[in-house]
Amino acid sequence: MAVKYLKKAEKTAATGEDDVRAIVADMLKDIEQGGEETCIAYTRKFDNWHGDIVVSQEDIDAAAAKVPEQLKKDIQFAYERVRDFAQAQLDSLSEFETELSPGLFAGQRLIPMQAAGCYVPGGRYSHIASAIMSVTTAKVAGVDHVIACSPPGREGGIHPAILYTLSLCGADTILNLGGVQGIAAMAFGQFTGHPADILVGPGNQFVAEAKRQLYGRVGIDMFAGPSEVMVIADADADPELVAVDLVGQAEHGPNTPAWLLTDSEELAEKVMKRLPELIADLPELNSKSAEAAWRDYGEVILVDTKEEAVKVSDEYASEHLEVHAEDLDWWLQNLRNYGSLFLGEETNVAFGDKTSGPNHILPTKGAAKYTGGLSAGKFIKVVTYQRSTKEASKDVAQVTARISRLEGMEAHAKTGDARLAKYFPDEQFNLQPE
Ligand SMILES: NC(=O)C1=CN([C@@H]2O[C@H](COP(=O)(O)OP(=O)(O)OC[C@H]3O[C@@H](n4cnc5c(N)ncnc54)[C@H](O)[C@@H]3O)[C@@H](O)[C@H]2O)C=CC1
Ligand SMILES: O=C(O)[C@@H](O)CS(=O)(=O)O
Ligand SMILES: [Zn+2]
Repeated sequence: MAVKYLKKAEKTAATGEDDVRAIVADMLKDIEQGGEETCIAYTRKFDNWHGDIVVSQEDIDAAAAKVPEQLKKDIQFAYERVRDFAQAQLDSLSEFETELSPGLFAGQRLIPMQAAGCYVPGGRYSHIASAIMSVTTAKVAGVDHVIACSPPGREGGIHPAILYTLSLCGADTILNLGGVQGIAAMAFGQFTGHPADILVGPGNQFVAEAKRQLYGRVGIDMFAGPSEVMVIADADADPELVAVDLVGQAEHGPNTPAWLLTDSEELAEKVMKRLPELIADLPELNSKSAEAAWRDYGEVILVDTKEEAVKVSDEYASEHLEVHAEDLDWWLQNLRNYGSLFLGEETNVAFGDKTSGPNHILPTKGAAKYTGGLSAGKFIKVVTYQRSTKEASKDVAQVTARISRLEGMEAHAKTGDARLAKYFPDEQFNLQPE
């Protein structure tokens, strides 16, 4: 059957993209030309912050004193899991050297970047967990200098729990900066003297777009914009948990897509009935965000078979993908495009967002078709090297000379000729392509 939409979204992740691109381009140009003063002016404008940009050790100590003991233990719990998973991912990468033909050796090295800029969102909510996800992973990877920034303005600057977390996870410099100005400052080395080699971390549409526009001048982790979820649920799924998890995503902001994909119309109807009730029950800010998100971006998609579900899901390439269905191994084997997969109702996106270990900085807007989420590997350059004996260079030099000549690259060819003449002066070689 054709895929049937019981609810189709009015808006998509691309809605409003052109406006955001223009705003961000102007701001980046302005900040690069105007320097730190312009960056400060934007901080005043958007976050009403008039204090210091670089956070001092006294500020960090004062923040730590404000964080309750239970929260400190909880942050430690999450930190340890994220750190250990990042370390396991790092350990799965390896350096090697191989002998491609006798005497010709080639190898791979893993070299951490020198400076990373970690954006920690803080406009709507205080994203403690994002601080853990980026800074910890950069440090596990071995980055020398980790800069972190987050929007100031609450309780005199960055939220105390975020500051405490950034420090615990190993941030070397912390900046009271949010939005495009935070991203720009880290890319240009403002306030630190350490221009970032890579910018990582999630953020709203302005933050994600600023990273996208700077890509090439600096590395970026991926396009990690407004959060998304797809829940695949079969007839036996618990409609209450499906609805709770969809709302758990929708509260992120008014532009947060939440999609239900199911082969059961009965389950779909139950979830659609329950969702507005759950949304109405939230605190006002959260409720407003979730209501708009579900109204404008929410979708309910009906399919006949598991194979159809996989096809639709792979097309959406959702940042988060939950499966509440029988035969979880089948889904694990067959699903292809997602940032992170949550198998079974016993775990869910919020567990991954806050605590369980795999990184929550994940690709959005279809980027999961070509990349996974943040991992230690994103901070590491996989580089290669080679060396050769004189004897092994004999074949390589001849082939290089002939291929280069065919391509019309005479100077390349001569680098082969010169070595053959030096190492094998008594031998004749055919160095022409025909
Ligand atoms: N993809 C992922 O892995 C994750 C995504 N997220 C997403 O991060 C986002 C966080 O968003 P926010 O709460 O807004 O915090 P944010 O820190 O990303 O953005 C706040 C900043 O936006 C700037 N800003 C606000 N309005 C602006 C305007 N009109 N023009 C230019 N700049 C402006 C301000 O400078 C402010 O400091 C959410 O969309 C959430 O879904 C959060 C965690 C993980
Ligand atoms: O997209 C994400 O991973 C976010 O949902 C993470 S958090 O809930 O904002 O911590
Ligand atoms: Zn979340």
